[in-house]
Amino acid sequence: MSVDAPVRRHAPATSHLDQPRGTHPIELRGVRKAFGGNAPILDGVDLGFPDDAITTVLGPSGTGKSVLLKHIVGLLEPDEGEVSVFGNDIWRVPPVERYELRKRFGVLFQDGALFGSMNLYDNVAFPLRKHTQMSEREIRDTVMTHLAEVGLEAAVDKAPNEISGGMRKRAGFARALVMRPDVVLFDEPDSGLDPVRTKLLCQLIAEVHREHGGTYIVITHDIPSARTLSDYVAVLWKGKIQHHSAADEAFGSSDPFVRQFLAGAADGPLGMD
Ligand SMILES: Nc1ncnc2c1ncn2[C@@H]1O[C@H](COP(=O)(O)OP(=O)(O)OP(=O)(O)O)[C@@H](O)[C@H]1O
Repeated sequence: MSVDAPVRRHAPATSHLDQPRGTHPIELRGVRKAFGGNAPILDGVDLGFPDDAITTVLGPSGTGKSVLLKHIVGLLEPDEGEVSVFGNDIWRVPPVERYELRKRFGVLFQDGALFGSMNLYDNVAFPLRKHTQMSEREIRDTVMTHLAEVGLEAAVDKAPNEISGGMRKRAGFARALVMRPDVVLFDEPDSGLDPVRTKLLCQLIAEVHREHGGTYIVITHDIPSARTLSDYVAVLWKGKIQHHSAADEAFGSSDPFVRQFLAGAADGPLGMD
């Protein structure tokens, strides 16, 4: 498949919020967030992330994609609105329940967020040792399965600083998967990678999703990555979701902003600021 080939596969019927509450594993309703008296970064975000689909949240630099991701994982509390995780408003449940809900998430951070003092094996084993009662033998089977899944079974003894950026991301992906999460979030999986490595990582993400299913949420401004991965595309700009649809509809959109952004064109409503 070429980098700009059409989007990859079926999309479930809808991801919109005009359905009963709790339809989607993750739902943001009217989420508003401002910092220090400044204009809101999120200004009434409504967005549902369906099960068994990959949703890409796209938007120009500095629009608040990372702020949105931090709301989804419960690292930031909205000023207004609700972040619903499996039907629970995560800021209205007791902290112990919020902690349990967070265990259903896997997150791949930009640099893999590996512990520099541990080899890849111990990095991937870390969540299992911290959160489960598994024996070391069970941990070994699980860790090796996931390292093999991302093509790193021969690098288990390497430290993060002995491997490439792409390998670090794959190791971070293995660690994100090891607790069998229902939701996996990717913060700019393309960052720091050349186009070929980005493409290979996106194909790996799509393959693993096909294998395991679940709700995958990808935050990026890389259009080729979005084309490779997305079942759904949401475009964030000026604090709101400007467009949200199945990916093929987004890439065929006649909306001037969506067209300009997805084509990476200089002409259109999107300027330098
Ligand atoms: N904790 C915070 N306190 C104050 N301002 C913040 C905080 N977190 C984010 N911001 C501001 O919110 C805005 C959006 O930042 P964010 O990192 O979410 O953008 P982004 O869309 O992810 O950008 P990029 O694509 O360049 O990574 C920025 O102006 C940033 O300075």
